[in-house]
Amino acid sequence: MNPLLSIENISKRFSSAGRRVAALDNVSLTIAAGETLGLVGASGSGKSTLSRILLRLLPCDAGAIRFEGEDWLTLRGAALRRRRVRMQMVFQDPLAAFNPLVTVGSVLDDPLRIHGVVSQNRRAGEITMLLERVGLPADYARRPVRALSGGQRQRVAIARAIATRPSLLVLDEAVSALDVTVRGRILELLVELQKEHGIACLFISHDLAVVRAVSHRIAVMDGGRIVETGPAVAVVAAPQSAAGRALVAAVPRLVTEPL
Ligand SMILES: Nc1ncnc2c1ncn2[C@@H]1O[C@H](COP(=O)(O)OP(=O)(O)OP(=O)(O)O)[C@@H](O)[C@H]1O
Repeated sequence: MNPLLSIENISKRFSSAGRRVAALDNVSLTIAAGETLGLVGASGSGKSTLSRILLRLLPCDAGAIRFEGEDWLTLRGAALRRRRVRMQMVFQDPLAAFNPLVTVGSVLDDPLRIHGVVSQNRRAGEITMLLERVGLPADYARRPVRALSGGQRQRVAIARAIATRPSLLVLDEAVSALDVTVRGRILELLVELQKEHGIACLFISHDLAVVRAVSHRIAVMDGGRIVETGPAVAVVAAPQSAAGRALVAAVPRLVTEPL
């Protein structure tokens, strides 16, 4: 069976202060329908460049991407807008950029209306259902975004991302700004959504402990390359690359041996 997403030999260079930086060097990876792939790597390894290329926010120099059977990087205009709803993103605190007076209801209503997900008379009911799915009471629809905590804002961001019924969520440092307990609850929510709705995820983080909690497979990036890919358990238990070993060593031990 063809993968949902296949990234093939993507390369990207930047010129900065007279120097050429190879941000991505022949990066290839695949994600199956319903699978969570964790993409982990130190700062500057190229993770965000890859997610920006995938989301069509940045052009690449070479390579191809196939998504849901289509040549993703050649889609333009109306065809791209139509297909884009199937790949949604959640960044670190995306709602921080919204006007703080905007209500949760209107944040969720926008994608439903713009993409005609449900008919007008069913939109209020759909908003209630989206809130319920991310563990928020229906009356949150009337609250201004400003009145929410960081964790609640990220729940609304996830609800907004799943409103268009995507087959792939790209989460780039989506829980990095949250405190540990809230982060754990959001990770649980993502795993639940994934199990219930079969949404595939590309879960990007510099934190291997976070990636391990949600991923089926993990890909390790270093210096713009994928240096290791494997089942999450195997990569964490016995990393094969130097970058993988460094990331494992950086995870605080939960259980320490008594002296
Ligand atoms: N717009 C740009 N202009 C010049 N260089 C850039 C630009 N964007 C990224 N880079 C460089 O490309 C490399 C990869 O950066 P990228 O942001 O993709 O890494 P990252 O793994 O996401 O890091 P972080 O976790 O810190 O966000 C780095 O060397 C970075 O300095």
